[in-house]
Amino acid sequence: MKIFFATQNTGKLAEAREILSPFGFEVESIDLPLDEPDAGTVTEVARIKLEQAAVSGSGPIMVDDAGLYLAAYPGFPGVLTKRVFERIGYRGIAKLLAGEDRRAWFEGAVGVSWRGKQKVFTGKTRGVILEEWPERIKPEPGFPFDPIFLPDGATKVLKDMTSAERMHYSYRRKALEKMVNWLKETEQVD
Ligand SMILES: O=c1[nH]c(=O)c2ncn([C@@H]3O[C@H](COP(=O)(O)OP(=O)(O)OP(=O)(O)O)[C@@H](O)[C@H]3O)c2[nH]1
Repeated sequence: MKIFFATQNTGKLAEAREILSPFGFEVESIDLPLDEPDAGTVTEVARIKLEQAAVSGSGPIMVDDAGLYLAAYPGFPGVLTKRVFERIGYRGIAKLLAGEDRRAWFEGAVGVSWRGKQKVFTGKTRGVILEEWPERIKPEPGFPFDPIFLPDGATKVLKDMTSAERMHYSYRRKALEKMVNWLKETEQVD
């Protein structure tokens, strides 16, 4: 079964494909210009993206909004994660966290519109930002924090995990599995 995913983030797309293909979904990327507010929660932002995507008439469609939250700075960067990282980079993150609480978590919200119904599912993964990291790190596109984020209970950062290990800690997996269950419960898929 084909489901469109309105995202520009190739990391999100690859991860959604990996999670959803065992459930029989073929995830296809669709390029839609979606406005996102720069405030609120990832759930609210996902809802706003979903309203815009749902009217595209492209059939079953998903959106995703995600962010990193730093315990030292309540609510930040949250929905601004992408823009903040683009401006301050690893150097800025290191400065922000010098001498501060290094706990952090990812929050993600996946919205789906299918046969006239819309719903948003969330997932969260807690961990810490490393004390230090190599000067030159090469993250996967779209996932700049994977090399510096150590999930609680893990012995290595997300970037160094096999894809099966990464899946165990993936907040996107948690949200997408809830989505699959909802689609099954509401008998929207076989
Ligand atoms: O290292 C990471 N591992 C992850 O697992 C992860 N998940 C989210 N993020 C960061 O949070 C922003 C979301 O921003 P975002 O939801 O506005 O999405 P986006 O603009 O990248 O794509 P989209 O809006 O087209 O879907 C992304 O850009 C990344 O910086 C991650 N970083």
